[in-house]
Amino acid sequence: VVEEYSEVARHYRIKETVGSGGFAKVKRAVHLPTGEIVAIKIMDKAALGSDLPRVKTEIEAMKNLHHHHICRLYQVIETSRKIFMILEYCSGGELFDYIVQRDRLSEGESRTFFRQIVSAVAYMHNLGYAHRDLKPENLLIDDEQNLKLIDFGLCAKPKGGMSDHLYTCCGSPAYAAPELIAGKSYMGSEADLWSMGVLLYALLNGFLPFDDDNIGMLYRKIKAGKYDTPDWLSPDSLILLKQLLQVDPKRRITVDKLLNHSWITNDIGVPVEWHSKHQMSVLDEDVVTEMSVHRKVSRETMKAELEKWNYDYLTAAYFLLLKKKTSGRPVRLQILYFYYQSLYGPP
Ligand SMILES: Cn1cc(Br)cc1C(=O)Nc1[nH]nc2c1CN(C(=O)N[C@H](CN1CCCC1)c1ccccc1)C21CC1
Repeated sequence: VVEEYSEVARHYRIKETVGSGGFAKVKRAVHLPTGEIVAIKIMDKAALGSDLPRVKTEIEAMKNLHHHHICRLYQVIETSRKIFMILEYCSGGELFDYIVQRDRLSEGESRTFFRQIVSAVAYMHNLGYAHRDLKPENLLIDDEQNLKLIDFGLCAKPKGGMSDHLYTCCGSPAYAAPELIAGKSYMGSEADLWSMGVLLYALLNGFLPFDDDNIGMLYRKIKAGKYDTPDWLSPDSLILLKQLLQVDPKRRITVDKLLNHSWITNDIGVPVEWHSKHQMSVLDEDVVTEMSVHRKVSRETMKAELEKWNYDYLTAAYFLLLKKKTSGRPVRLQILYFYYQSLYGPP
């Protein structure tokens, strides 16, 4: 087992499990060179079986998605038997649990969260990606109450761009669009907007618009597109829900129309900003300095190495040092002594 974890153990101190799903589990860990907390998604290749392509899909998508409301991928380690994805850690857990604990959210809090979801989805759609599994379980809360979108195993980047139709039926039934469960060809972006309608309904009400223990009944309810409208919903909320939960995908609102929708800008006044705050093309000078000094190579050599974006320990160190800098912590790599101390405990 040590062999399996050797590459990971060299740079990370693995802590407790924070989540376990079908073919994977997620553990909290410390990135030893920076001291930053990360999440490590561990998958057993044999157990993955036919699901292995989903993991490759997720990894390739996350390598291209750099956004403050999308969970960041730092490093990928593949051994003979396992795949380790080193990801951003969110200490607030899933939005799903947050809603359940509060019964339902106020319109103001729903708006704050929904704007962040719109920002992430607008960014994805403008890059040509559809998520296809939007639900509160796939939205994590970080230590600054920001939402981070996760689980890109089902996302699609149609070859012919966002106008291309998709066929594979996927995602969670309660959040699936009518055209998707009807088995017709559908547009990933349009299906995402439906799921966002179900998500907004769940935020505002604390329960789902379409629900039934019998899958056949559930599908009938989704295709009918009829849902309860509790009296705490404001007229503006009802208008937006109606525009999102449109059974006809061609009449459904698009994410670009959402950016400055009156419900979205209400009380806030400004449209949703979807562009990424992270500039990948320009390397941060302070981080390059710290890393080139620490590894005793020239800045040019370090820059050339970093610009390969191998998602190896250099990529992880770069992103985590940058995260330290943006969080106002010192841009320092642990010097070897402290490094081994954190590795083997105090002398
Ligand atoms: C639940 N929780 C409580 C605290 Br405190 C922190 C967390 C927590 O999960 N934090 C966290 N930070 N970063 C991550 C996580 C969880 N996490 C996840 O990727 N979590 C997903 C959750 N999916 C939602 C529907 C099915 C599974 C997961 C995927 C496969 C196996 C287990 C979990 C990442 C790695 C991106």
